[in-house]
Amino acid sequence: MQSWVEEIDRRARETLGQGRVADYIPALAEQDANRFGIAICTNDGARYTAGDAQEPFSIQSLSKVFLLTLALRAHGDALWQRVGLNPSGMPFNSLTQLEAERGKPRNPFINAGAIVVADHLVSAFATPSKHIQDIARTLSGNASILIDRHVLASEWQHRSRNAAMAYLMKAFGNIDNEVDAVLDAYFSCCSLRMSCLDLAVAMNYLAADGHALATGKSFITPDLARRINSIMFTCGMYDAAGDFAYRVGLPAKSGVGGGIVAIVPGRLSVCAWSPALDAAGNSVAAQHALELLTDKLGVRIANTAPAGVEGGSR
Ligand SMILES: NC(=O)CC[C@H](N)C(=O)O
Repeated sequence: MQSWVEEIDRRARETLGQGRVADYIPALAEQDANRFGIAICTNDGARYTAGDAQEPFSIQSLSKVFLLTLALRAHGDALWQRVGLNPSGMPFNSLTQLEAERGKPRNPFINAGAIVVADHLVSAFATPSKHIQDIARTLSGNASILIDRHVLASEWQHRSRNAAMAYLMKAFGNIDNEVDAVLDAYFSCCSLRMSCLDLAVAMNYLAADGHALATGKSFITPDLARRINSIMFTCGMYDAAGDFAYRVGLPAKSGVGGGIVAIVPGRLSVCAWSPALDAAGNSVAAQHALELLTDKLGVRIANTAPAGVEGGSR
């Protein structure tokens, strides 16, 4: 596996130069487009890294996985009265469906959906952003994970579109708390800085039936892990979820910081990162790396091997 990640690192770097670093949040435009890292964490705790795998980056929408996990853990299926479960077919920050659909976002992995989830957490926790930071630290086993105040300030300053969504949803009665408090929680989560290795370890619970590697305890039920993987599969890559399912075929979530986390249920979690994005907002090199990885592993979600079986059946 270590030689695989090193080869993937080499081959994924051949795509550097394609795509563009996100600049609609100015602090993200400062990222170096030539970075690439990959980290794999298997369910038995083995870790394999290559390239800039230990370099913290802005997790952005990858935080939507933590947000959703916490909200479902706290409130269960009641969440689905306020957020849908289907792909939007629209860019992650689109407003067009929200008015027609009376303030109910299509799914929890587009911005509007994650803002509703953040509203749940503002109701549930006195300091929601600290809570998410603590969860990220606990699940990754890295106590030095921080919210990047520079990125947070930049997101806040350029919040018009997210604020418009939040106010529209509030007008429809789908946001309970003050919009500013909800946006602060949402942006704080997006502004967490974590490395590929942190993320692969932290999200391994989705590969391991809800069992958290770093704590040795169950974090969520196997059933909930399965459901979150399903939502990642259909909605995790924004309006390019179908393209990604075709190319890679794994549950995954991407962020505009250039990170993508993917899950091989029963087997491993992986995070690849490179800041330059394609038109849908997904990292070019990270997608390529995951495509190379599933080719190597011989798994697509449709034929995932049982845990412990190398290779899988083709
Ligand atoms: N897709 C993303 O990663 C978007 C997150 C970003 N913080 C935003 O609100 O637009």
